[in-house]
Amino acid sequence: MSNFSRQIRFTSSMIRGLQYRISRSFTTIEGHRPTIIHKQGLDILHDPWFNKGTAFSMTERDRLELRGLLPPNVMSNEQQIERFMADLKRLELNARDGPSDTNSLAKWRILNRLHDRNETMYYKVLIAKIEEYAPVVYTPTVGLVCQKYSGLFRRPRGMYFSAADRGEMMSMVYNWPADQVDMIVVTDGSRILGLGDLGIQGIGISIGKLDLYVAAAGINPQRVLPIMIDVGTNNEALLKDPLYLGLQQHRLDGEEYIAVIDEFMEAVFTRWPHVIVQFEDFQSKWAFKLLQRYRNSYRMFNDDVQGTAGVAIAGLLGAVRAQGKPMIDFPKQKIVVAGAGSAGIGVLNAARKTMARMLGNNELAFESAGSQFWVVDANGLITEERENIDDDAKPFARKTKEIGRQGLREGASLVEVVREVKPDVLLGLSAVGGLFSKEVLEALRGSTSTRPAIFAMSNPTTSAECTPEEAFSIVGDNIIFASGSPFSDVKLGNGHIGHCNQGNNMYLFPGIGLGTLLSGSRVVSDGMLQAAAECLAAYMTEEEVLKGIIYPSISSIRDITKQVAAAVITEAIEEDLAEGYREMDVRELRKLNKDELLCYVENSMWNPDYPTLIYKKD
Ligand SMILES: NC(=O)C1=CN([C@@H]2O[C@H](COP(=O)(O)OP(=O)(O)OC[C@H]3O[C@@H](n4cnc5c(N)ncnc54)[C@H](O)[C@@H]3O)[C@@H](O)[C@H]2O)C=CC1
Ligand SMILES: CC(=O)C(=O)O
Ligand SMILES: [Mg+2]
Repeated sequence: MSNFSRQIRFTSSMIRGLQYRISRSFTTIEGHRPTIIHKQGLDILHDPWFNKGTAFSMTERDRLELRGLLPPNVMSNEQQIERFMADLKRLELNARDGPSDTNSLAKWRILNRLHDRNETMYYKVLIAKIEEYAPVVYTPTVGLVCQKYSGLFRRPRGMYFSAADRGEMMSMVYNWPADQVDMIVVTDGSRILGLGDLGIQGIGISIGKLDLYVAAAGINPQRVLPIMIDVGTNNEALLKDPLYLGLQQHRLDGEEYIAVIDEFMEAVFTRWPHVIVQFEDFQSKWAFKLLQRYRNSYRMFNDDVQGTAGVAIAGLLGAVRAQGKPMIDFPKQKIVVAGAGSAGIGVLNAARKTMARMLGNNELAFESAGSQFWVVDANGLITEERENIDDDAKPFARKTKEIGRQGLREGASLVEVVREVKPDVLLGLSAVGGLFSKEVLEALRGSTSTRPAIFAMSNPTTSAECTPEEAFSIVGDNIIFASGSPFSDVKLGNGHIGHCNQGNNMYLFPGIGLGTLLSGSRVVSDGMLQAAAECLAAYMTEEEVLKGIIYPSISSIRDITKQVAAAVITEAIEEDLAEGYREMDVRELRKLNKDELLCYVENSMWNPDYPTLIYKKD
């Protein structure tokens, strides 16, 4: 060893010793000495020097304007490390036992890190490769992400309002850094996809839906806001998990629950009067009540009730055309629906109204349309004999005499109903994976339709009522098939393909939101929703539907969203609801012809291009 290197070694070991002595003598003092920072809010959370993540105490959160920017459960340092290690170990386990899950979660992590680093590039990738990555940022992977959210949580995205924030929301809402917010997707985590109550972890679904708002509708990513309202959870496993990030209490109910949601609505509309709020994955019990409560006074809609209904109507009309019949034959279709929750009832109401309109739009037409539906829930066929029947399901309860003649009864099983009714359409929104069993699909072979349609709409993939392979192989090559989550097409032999459509509200909600925004309508009316559904139905050509293709490919989602938005704006103008947006006031909007309107919508969509940045001192 040379003198020089010996000298270096000596010097560095001396420095280390000195550092050690200094740090020892200052440990206690430094540990208590506050650090002065010149940042607040999200800037702190994005700074690795100062960020403590979930360990920020409640007083610090108030002092540093962090309230609402983190999940409400304050974690100790030990718990943070435990959560991190549990996630790390889970990854090792997954790598051994669940290769497909590991891949999708690993892809989600990589994309999420890109989102944290460079938002423009993230959306560039998502838009360019939407077919490949929609199943990662949206269903099915988003379901897995929500289930594992406590482990995956690194950097918060969006806002959290909890039952413990009552009285504070009006000020908390100002902790969000953006002065303009166009779109909020809010959930209370009570029914995430078909996965049940996931509590605070449900924020993943708000994030995933807003990713589609940016990618499909071109909403500026700086103006979207995912929100979780944590009113507790009834998921016992989460309540027992000390590392769960949400409030560890049972869900609020009744007036207490409504008071929290009311306060939240007032707060966000006070700060951003022009925002649109999409309610997502609220359990049925509240989905309908909140929709009725707010829809006439706020710019809001419920995606599961209203978006799903429109997508189902478009698909049902496509299925009629695929039989070589005109759409006007829709009121003759016999439809069995499995699932009478927010999605199922939403579809039933919209389908009945659509049939009634085709039959003359009077009371008699409405009554007659009602007899085209048979609804089966967890307790079997719903009839007027059902005890404690939900108000929302009551209009679809079958008359005892009538079903007696059909050889059915209250509570008849799905297979019995399919066997006796011989429906044209079997539609599942039950959240029960495999519900369309071999027996049910065999019974559907007796359908009186030349081309029976199967909609296995529950999400994620594990909740789908059946797979396309099962449907084509059991019912026959000629069927129409759609599923909520993506599946591959099926090879039928002889070079024929069984087309697997994705029947998902993603084809409508981005256009409904964008159309509402650009029209400046103060509410989202039934007419605007109907226009969106009709636009989607008309998007498919005769040639496509005859091939069994009833929904567009996701690769054209930006185009279909543009068309839907234009249809929504046109209807808002027609109903005199439009007030215009920014420099395009309603008078200017009215002057646009169809092509000009499409052009206006397209030009209003954000594109992931890097802007030129210029530094300017404050
Ligand atoms: N494809 C799409 O665009 C959409 C799909 N969905 C999916 O729909 C599913 C249901 O959502 P919600 O209606 O909000 O849920 P929900 O929990 O309110 O309703 C589920 C319904 O299914 C019924 N059900 C349970 N077991 C059954 C069985 N064995 N047979 C028949 N019915 C049964 C229940 O009684 C209830 O009526 C979820 O999986 C969700 O992911 C929801 C919205 C959009
Ligand atoms: C797609 C959707 O909104 C759901 O499954 O809940
Ligand atoms: Mg949903």
